[in-house]
Amino acid sequence: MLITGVTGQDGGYLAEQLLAAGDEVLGTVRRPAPETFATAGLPQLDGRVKLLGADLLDRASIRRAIAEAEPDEIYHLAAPTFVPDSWEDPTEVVAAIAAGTATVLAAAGALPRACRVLVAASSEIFGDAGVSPQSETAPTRPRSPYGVAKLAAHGLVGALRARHDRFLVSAITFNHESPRRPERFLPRKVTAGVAAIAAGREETLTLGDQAAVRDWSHARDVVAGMVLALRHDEPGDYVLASGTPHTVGELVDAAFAAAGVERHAADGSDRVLVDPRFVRPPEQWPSVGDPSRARDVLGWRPRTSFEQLVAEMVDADLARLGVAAPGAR
Ligand SMILES: C[C@H]1O[C@H](OP(=O)(O)OP(=O)(O)OC[C@H]2O[C@@H](n3cnc4c(=O)[nH]c(N)nc43)[C@H](O)[C@@H]2O)[C@@H](O)[C@@H](O)C1=O
Repeated sequence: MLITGVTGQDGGYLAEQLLAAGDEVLGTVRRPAPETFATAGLPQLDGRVKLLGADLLDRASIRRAIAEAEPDEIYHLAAPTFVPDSWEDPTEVVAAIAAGTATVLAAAGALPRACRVLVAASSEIFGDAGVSPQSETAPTRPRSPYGVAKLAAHGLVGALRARHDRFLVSAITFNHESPRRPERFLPRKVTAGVAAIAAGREETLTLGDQAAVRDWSHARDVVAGMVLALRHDEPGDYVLASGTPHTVGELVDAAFAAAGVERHAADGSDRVLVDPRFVRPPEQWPSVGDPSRARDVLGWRPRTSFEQLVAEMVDADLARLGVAAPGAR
C-alpha cells in the first residue's frame, strides 16, 4: 500500500490501521529524512513505513515514487488543506490538487499490475449545493479555489473509472479531526485554546463566526471508511461524514464542558472573542453530509461521537500542558 501524505493527520491514522492489519505500508512525503516521523509527532511509525520523496508540484517525483513502490493500493491523501490559503495562490492549489491527482492516477494506471486508487476529495466540492445534507449526488458548486481543485480531482476519478474500467474511489470526506490536527483548523484551535485557559495560561480565545455549521467526525473513523471503500467489491464514490450538524458555538461549548471550565468568567464576560479576520462569508447551505451510501454499501459507521471527539482532543491538549483531565473518562 502506498499512502501519499503519510505524515498528515489522516496518513498517520491510516498507516497505523494498515500496519495493525499486517499490511506493508509505504508513504510519500515531500522531503524524506531520518527524523521525518519524529518531527511529525509520529515516532511510532519510524522504521515501519518506508518513506519515498514526492512533491505534488513535481510530476516526475510522483511518477518515480509510484513506480518504485509498485503498490496494489494507493491512498492519495497529500494536498494543501487549509481552505482560506487557497485564495492566496489558486494556481498552486489547483496544480497540487487537480494536476497532482491526475499524475497519481496516470502513474498508477501505468503500473504493470492493477492498482486500486482512493483519492481524498472533500465536502468543499459542494459549496452552494442548494441542498443540505449532501450525498454523492448533490450538486457541486464549490466556493473556493480549494473546493474547485478538489472537484476536479473528484471528477478525474469518475471519468477515468468510466473510461478505463479501473478500481478508483473518491472519498468525499467532511470535516474530520483529532488531537493530531494542526491548530489553525477550528476544532484544534478551540481545544488547544480552552486547555490553555484551563491551565491558566490564557484568559480568552479569539475566533470567527460561531454560527457556521460543520459535520465533524474523528479522523480515525474516516480513514477506516476509506479502507472499506477501497477494499469493497465495486469501486464507487462515498460521502464519509457523521450526518450530524453542529455549530462552531456548540463545539466551543463542548470543549469548555470537557475541560471543566466555565465559558463565562466570574464577571460574566465571554472568554470567547470575535475577530473579523477569522470570519468567512456566510454559507447558505450548511456543510452536512448524508453518509447513507457508505453505511448501506460498506457497513461504515463512525464510532466516535461528537462529544467523545471533543473530549479526546481537550484531554490531549490538557495533557500537553501537564494538566489532568477533569474526572475519569
Ligand atoms: C472538509 C474540509 O474541512 C476543513 O475545512 P474547513 O471547514 O474550512 O475547516 P476549519 O476547521 O478551518 O473551519 C471550520 C469552520 O469553523 C469556522 N471558524 C470560526 N472561527 C474560526 C477560526 O478562528 N479559525 C478557523 N480555522 N475556522 C473558524 C470556519 O469559518 C468554518 O466554518 C479542511 O480539512 C479542508 O481541507 C476540508 O476539506
